[in-house]
Amino acid sequence: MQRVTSSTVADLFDVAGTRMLEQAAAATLPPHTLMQRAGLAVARLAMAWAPHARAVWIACGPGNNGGDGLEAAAQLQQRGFAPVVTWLGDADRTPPDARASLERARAAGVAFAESPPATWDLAIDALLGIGASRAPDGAMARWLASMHAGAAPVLSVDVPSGLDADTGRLTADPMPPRAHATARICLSLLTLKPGLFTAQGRDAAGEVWLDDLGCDASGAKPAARLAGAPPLHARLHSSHKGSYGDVAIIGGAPGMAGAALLAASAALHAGAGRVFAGLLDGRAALDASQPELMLRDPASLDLSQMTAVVGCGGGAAICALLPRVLSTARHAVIDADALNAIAQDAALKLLLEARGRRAQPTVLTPHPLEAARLLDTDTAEVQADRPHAAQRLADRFGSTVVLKGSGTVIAAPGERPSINLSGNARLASAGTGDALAGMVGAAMASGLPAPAAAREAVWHHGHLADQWPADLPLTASALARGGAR
Ligand SMILES: NC(=O)C1=CN([C@@H]2O[C@H](COP(=O)(O)OP(=O)(O)OC[C@H]3O[C@@H](n4cnc5c(N)ncnc54)[C@H](O)[C@@H]3O)[C@@H](O)[C@H]2O)[C@@H](O)CC1
Ligand SMILES: Nc1ncnc2c1ncn2[C@@H]1O[C@H](COP(=O)(O)OP(=O)(O)O)[C@@H](O)[C@H]1O
Ligand SMILES: [K+]
Repeated sequence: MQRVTSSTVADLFDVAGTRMLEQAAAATLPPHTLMQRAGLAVARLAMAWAPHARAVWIACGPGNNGGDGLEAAAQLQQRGFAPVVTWLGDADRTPPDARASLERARAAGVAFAESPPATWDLAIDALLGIGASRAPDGAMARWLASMHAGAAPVLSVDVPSGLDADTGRLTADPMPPRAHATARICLSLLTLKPGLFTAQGRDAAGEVWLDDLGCDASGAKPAARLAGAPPLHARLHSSHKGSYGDVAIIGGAPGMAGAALLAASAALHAGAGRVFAGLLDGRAALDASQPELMLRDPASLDLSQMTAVVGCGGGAAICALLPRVLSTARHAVIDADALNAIAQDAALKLLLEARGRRAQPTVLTPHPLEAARLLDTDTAEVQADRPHAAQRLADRFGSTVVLKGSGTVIAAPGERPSINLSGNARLASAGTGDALAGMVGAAMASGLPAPAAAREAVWHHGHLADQWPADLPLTASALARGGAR
C-alpha cells in the first residue's frame, strides 16, 4: 500500500484499462482472491487511519464495490471492531465475488442495519466504484450526503461514490465543500484512476492511497500519468548566462503592465539567463526593485533566438504582435489574452498550427475558460473531461498544453497526458497564472523540450504554494520571486 503525494510517479488507468487488468489478474488467481485482498487492504487502512474508531459505518452498494466493503466488515469484525453495515444489494442479483463476501461478513457476525447508525467515528463508502453508471439517487444519495455532512472521517473504497473515475467529474454533488474540512481518504484498488486527481476529484477523494492487490499493471495501456517531482538540474561551472537562454515577455497593455512584470519576475527568479520586458504600455516603468529586467519596445525584439512569453496582460493590443511572435519566436509560451486573440481569429489559428507543423516548441497555458474558447465549446464541457480537453487542444494545435486548475493537466501531441499534483487552492488568486507563464518560459529557455518544461514549471509553481507558510498570504508577486520570504 502506498500513499500518493505530489512527488509520486505513477501510471493512471481508466475504467476500461482497470477492467482489463482486473480480468487478467482474476484469471490467474483462485476465486474471490482479489476481493479478499481488497477488503483486507480497506480494513488495514481504516485501522491505521482511525485506530480509535469505535463505531464504524460501512455503506455498501449492490456490486463488487459493496463486496469490498462487506469483506472489510468481516475483517474488521474479526479484529475486534464492531462495524455496522448498511447494504443496498439484492441477494438475487449480487455478483459472485460480492456474494462470497456477504456470506463471510454474515459468518463473522457483522451487524447489518436498514439505515445508518445514529453516530459513527468512521464512515466507509463502498457504495459505487468503477461500475457506477448513473448519478446516485434515493437511499444511496441520502447516505452519501449524511456521510459527507458528518464530522467523522470518510474512507472511500476505490473511488468516492458519485465521482467519475475517468474524468473527476462529480455526477451528483453529495460532497459540498465543508467549512470544518472533515478528513477524506480514498484507497484506490488495483490501479490509480485519473479522476481522483483532477477537476472535483481531489476534493472528493482527499488523501489517496493505492493498493495494487499484488497485481502487475504492465498489461494495460495507461490513460494518463502522474509525472511526479522533476529532476534537479545541476548547473555546470563552465556555464554562463547565455547557457540559460533569453526570455522576452510580451504583454502588459496600459493598465495591465503588472501581469507582464509578474511573468518577467518569475522567469528571472526561475533561472532565465536574461529577461526582456516588452511592454505594450509604452509609458510603463520597470519595477526599480528588479533592475535585472530589461525594458524594450516589443517591436524591437529579435525573437528568433528567444523564448517569447506572450499574452500576460496583453489586452486587445496583443493581436497586432501575434503574427510576428507566432512566425518568428524560437520558443513560445502563449497565455491569457494571446489565447483569447487566437481563439477569435482564424488566421492566427493557422499560424499557431504552422508552428506545430514546423515543430517549433510552443506551450499554451489556458485556464478552463480560455481552453473552452480555443475549442469553441464551454467551460463545463472542458471541466467534464479535462485530460481529453487538454489532449484535443494539444493535437489540434501541435503544441504542449497546460490546462490549469485543480489537477493541472499537461498534454502534448503523441504523449499520454500527465496530471500535476503539487499546488493547492491558495493559488486561486490574481496573477499566479502570469507567474506560471514566466516559469514555463524560463524552463524552455534553458533548453528543456516543451512538454518537460511545462511539467517541471507547473510542478515547481505548485510546490511553492504547498510550501507556503500558513500564516503568510500567498501573493503572485512573492510567488514570482520564488517564495514567501
Ligand atoms: N471483482 C473483483 O474481484 C474485484 C472488484 N473490485 C471492486 O469492484 C468494483 C467494481 O465492481 P462492479 O463492477 O460490480 O461495480 P460497482 O460495484 O462499482 O457498481 C456496479 C453496481 O452498482 C449499480 N449501480 C451503478 N450505478 C448506480 C447508481 N447510481 N445507483 C445505484 N446503483 C448503481 C450497478 O447496477 C451494479 O449493480 C471496483 O470499483 C472495486 O471496488 C476490486 O475489489 C478488485 C477486485
Ligand atoms: N484550486 C486550485 N488548486 C490548484 N491550483 C490552482 C487552483 N486554482 C488556481 N490554481 C492555479 O493558479 C493559477 C491561476 O492561473 P490563472 O487562472 O491564469 O490566473 P491569473 O490569470 O489570475 O494569473 C494556475 O496555475 C492554476 O492552475
Ligand atoms: K466507493
